[in-house]
Amino acid sequence: MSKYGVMVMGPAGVGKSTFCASLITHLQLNRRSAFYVNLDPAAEHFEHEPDLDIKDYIPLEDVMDELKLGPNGGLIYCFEYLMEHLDFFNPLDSLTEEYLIIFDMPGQIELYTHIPILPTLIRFLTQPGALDIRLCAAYLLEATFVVDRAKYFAGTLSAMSAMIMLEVPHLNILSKMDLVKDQMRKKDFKRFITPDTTLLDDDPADAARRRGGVTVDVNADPKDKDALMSGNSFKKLNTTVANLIESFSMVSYLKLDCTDAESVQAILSYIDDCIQYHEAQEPKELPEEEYEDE
Ligand SMILES: Nc1nc2c(ncn2[C@@H]2O[C@H](COP(=O)(O)OP(=O)(O)OP(=O)(O)O)[C@@H](O)[C@H]2O)c(=O)[nH]1
Ligand SMILES: [Mg+2]
Repeated sequence: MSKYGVMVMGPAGVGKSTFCASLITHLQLNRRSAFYVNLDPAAEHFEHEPDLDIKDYIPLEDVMDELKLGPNGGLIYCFEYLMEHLDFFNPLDSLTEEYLIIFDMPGQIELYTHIPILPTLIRFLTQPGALDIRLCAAYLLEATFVVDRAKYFAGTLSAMSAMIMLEVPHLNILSKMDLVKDQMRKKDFKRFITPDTTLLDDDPADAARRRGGVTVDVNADPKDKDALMSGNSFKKLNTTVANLIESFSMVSYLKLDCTDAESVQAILSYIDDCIQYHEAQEPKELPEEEYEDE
């Protein structure tokens, strides 16, 4: 029996856990079953209690205390430990195809870029004959990044890197759209849905840095961030990154505003399509009183 799931990923603070919570609320309102797996050993507050929690298995604080590791080293240790104790995922075994399994990931960027733990975990979760989860990745990036093109392209590069590394159906999502809605017209925002190099031509953050009066970076003090980030080398770097992203032509974004139920529903529809959730569902009978209502 197939299972269905979404892995919510992205850099720190982009709204992953908030999106998971909105998704669960939305599923519950629509009488769908969700199974919430927290894989962030540093997470503290939850709107919905996780059904399965890495913190109950290996608390980050204990790892940091006992092994004298910092938060990032501790997190990597927790994941390495998890990979050696995959029985943690046993409770997923009994889930039926009705459930949407939601994995809430930590925000440490190294997990998505160069450490091979996630590809191994995903192979385990999706392996036919074992858990066999039809999984898609939802990679979040904050919509406010578009104001600074360097941030926007760096974020897009991390999304692309995750896409290439994980090899599962992948949705890229600009989160916190409510924060840019008032500052940017819909028409202007359209340009950011598919990244291309022309976006570098009118970077307001670059203009602001230039207004600060620093334009040459050749002898810039490495500690002077403004000088480094307004110089020609920085421009060249951004142009190269933008060209690389454009040449791969893999990334385009969906928009998410967690404060708007329609927006959450739209993203859920994309997730359902990606994993072909509806194709496996048995038609459900409505309770009698609902027939009468209808
Ligand atoms: N305005 C706005 N704020 C949001 C939205 N989603 C999340 N936030 C806020 O962004 C902050 C971080 O949200 P989280 O959901 O904890 O982000 P996260 O990606 O899970 O963070 P880490 O797990 O620490 O990487 C919180 O203060 C949220 O209230 C959104 O759609 N709109
Ligand atoms: Mg979180």
